[in-house]
Amino acid sequence: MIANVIVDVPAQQIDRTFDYEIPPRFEQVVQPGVRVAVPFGPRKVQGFVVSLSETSQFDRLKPISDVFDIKPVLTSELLELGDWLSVTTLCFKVTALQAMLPAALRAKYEKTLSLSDSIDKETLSPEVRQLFSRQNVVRWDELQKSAHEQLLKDIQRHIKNHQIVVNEHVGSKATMKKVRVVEKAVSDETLKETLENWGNTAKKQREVLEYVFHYSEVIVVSELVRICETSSSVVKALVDKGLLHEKVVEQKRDPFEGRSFGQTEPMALTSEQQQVMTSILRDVQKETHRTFLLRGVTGSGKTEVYLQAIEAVLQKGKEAIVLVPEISLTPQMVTRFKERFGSDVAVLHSGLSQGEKFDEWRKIRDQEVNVAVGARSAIFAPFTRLGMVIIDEEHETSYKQEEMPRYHARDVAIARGKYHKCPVVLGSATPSLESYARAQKGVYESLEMAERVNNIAMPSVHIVDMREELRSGNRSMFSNDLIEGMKTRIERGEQTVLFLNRRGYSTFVMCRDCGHVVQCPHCDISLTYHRSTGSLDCHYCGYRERVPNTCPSCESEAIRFFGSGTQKVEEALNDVLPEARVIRMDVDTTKRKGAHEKLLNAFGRGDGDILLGTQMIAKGLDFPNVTLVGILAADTMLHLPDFRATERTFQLLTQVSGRAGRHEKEGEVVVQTYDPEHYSIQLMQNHDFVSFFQREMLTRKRGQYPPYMFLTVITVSDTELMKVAQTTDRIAQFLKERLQEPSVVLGPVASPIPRINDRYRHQCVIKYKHEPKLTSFLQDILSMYQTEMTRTDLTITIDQNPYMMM
Ligand SMILES: Nc1ncnc2c1ncn2[C@@H]1O[C@H](COP(=O)(O)OP(=O)(O)OP(=O)(O)O)[C@@H](O)[C@H]1O
Ligand SMILES: [Zn+2]
Ligand SMILES: [Zn+2]
Repeated sequence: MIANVIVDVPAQQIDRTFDYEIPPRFEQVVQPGVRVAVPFGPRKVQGFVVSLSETSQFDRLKPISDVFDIKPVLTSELLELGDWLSVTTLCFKVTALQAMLPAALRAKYEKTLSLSDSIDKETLSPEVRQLFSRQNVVRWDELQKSAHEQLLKDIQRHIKNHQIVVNEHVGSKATMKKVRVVEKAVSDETLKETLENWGNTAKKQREVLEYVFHYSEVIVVSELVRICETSSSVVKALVDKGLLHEKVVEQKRDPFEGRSFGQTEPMALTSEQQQVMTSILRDVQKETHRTFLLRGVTGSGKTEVYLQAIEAVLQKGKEAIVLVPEISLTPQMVTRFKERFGSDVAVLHSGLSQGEKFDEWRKIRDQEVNVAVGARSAIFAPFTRLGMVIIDEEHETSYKQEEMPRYHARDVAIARGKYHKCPVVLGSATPSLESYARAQKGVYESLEMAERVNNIAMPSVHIVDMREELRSGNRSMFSNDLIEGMKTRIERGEQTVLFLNRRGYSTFVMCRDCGHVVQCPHCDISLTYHRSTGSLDCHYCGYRERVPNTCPSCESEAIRFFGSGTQKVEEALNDVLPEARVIRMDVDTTKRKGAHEKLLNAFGRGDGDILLGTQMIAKGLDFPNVTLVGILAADTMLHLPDFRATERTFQLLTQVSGRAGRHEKEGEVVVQTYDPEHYSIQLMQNHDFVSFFQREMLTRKRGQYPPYMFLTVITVSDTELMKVAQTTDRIAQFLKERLQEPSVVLGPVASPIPRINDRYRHQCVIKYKHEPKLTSFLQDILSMYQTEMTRTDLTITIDQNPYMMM
């Protein structure tokens, strides 16, 4: 048999399978979906076996050098999906396959140096000789870190002269956690007898043995030591006596170890929930694929619908994937799933270590769980009997991956739903315009829940014009309404969520005399002020400098921080409401593992009056005692150079307001803005999604933006401005000659951020309705510049359906 392998060399000429011989010792294990090491040119690389064949058109095949997996890491469905991904997102096949795996399974390459066999050591430079006198094999990465230049030069010379050999290893980063356990080594009778005849010596040993005898079959040594308050030498003594048997077993890490989850029962559904459920379950029973768009106002009980729909899927012996945005993958959310499905759930999110993620992923692959809850990449969960995919907050832009492969999880979900003949449910209080338009056209099935559960009212929303506040003499960042509202809540023992919209509102440093804004010397973007480090940082390239005392341009001392961070808000709160207990949640306070959860738990217990935070607290939170939501700077996002800015503002404001008054107590929202007439703010006041949709669709039609037209952005970057301009020009020309009316090519122009990390950036934008050959034109462009891209600094990125217009 011959293995057809996709190798880990992302380059266009290599973007196909290569044939390898399967040596007899690997015949049993090599199958589609396993990772292997193969010789490729002078190197050894990792590869994926995608298929097997009887024959090859080439006759002298190299053999596979190593096999990393006993069980395949990719199912046949995922291998197929990889092909589809590479075509639809214009990425290399290997990039697509790798994107579906946990990071721990990506290849690890290692180089080592050793002396060649035939070498006369006297010919080596003294230092090199000394290096190899201590060890036979030297690791290249370590050497590079520690060795000085002359030594490195000497080594390179020896390599050239074949005196030192370079060995390349390829492996996998995956690490399984191993633990030592002990079990009884003799029969119960013998053990009983031994214990009865135990003299007065070695009392600790007796105690340990007794514990094992009475309570456990197999126990982790460290556990045993802890429980019996002893040391591992005592356990070892029992092993030496032949009473206990010790072995090492592999253990899957459990990120929720030591946490217990209660068990919740399905709730009696409201009639709206019931209707939605009936539609979805019909498809589950019939085993057909359709995509549902569930629009349910905040607090309408979408999550309960998800839970019960999954229950039905599990009863059919099938599996379910639930995607939630990374940011709302809060402990509260996870708990709701854990409480319903217990250990049948794997959770995949960025808060886990690489090893933990790997183990959660293996629970899915090894069919130990039937439900996967996770952020974007959980859409690739290697289930084989998939019965449903749910995407919560489907409008969230984080479902689009902003690096290769540039896929949207929604598209992948639908592709998998078709393959498995199962429903895909997209849920949101504020669906994306794209999805809602599709539902209107009947491409998706519309489902609706217009009421909150238990007849709870939607919160009342007050809009405060901050310009008026200023005119009436209030210079603080809180309006009088908001301060009064917070005071009342504290008196009544209720809670407030205070949301600071940070997007488009970063803290920058500006000179009040000359207006100079401190910018990154490598990127055309202003630096962000960080109080904790007292520095100015570039968010694109990592450049950092100290905050200047005087203006670098006019030397004035009137240099000030603009914008407002959560810390500043906290200080201001302390001034106006010194009695308030504030819990601040932002990147600084949630850096440590588990901090996020601790803060939320504290707030849930009532240890804080005000929860202050950014995007992090916008979603998914369900606290009964929150009756006021304050939104600071509601409109900052409206002015971003992005055609979705208005849509995002509406979505975010609706989400945040939805945190108020979700249970018995009535909710109120105060929205502070400098742009109170804007329709996104006016319409969110009445919770009027449909009017917003109609209004925004007009804007999109006028500008010929999605969902009326599709967009593709091509970005060219290089260190040489001339080359960037010329290349973008040629690409635009190439496309203009080939595309048909009514497609248009806009540009070339400089990108909204014209320079990042000393690389200039130009772009052109294609707007089209129907352009069946576009993908092949784009592939042509990549081929034309292939050589130049490998040899020089030039990069061309193509983003189909972009979400970041930067
Ligand atoms: N059928 C029901 N009977 C009683 N309570 C319910 C029912 N369904 C949901 N709830 C409760 O109502 C509250 C809101 O429900 P849930 O969080 O599921 O809404 P949601 O639509 O997902 O909210 P959001 O989109 O705002 O996060 C929760 O506390 C939930 O436990
Ligand atoms: Zn100045
Ligand atoms: Zn920079």
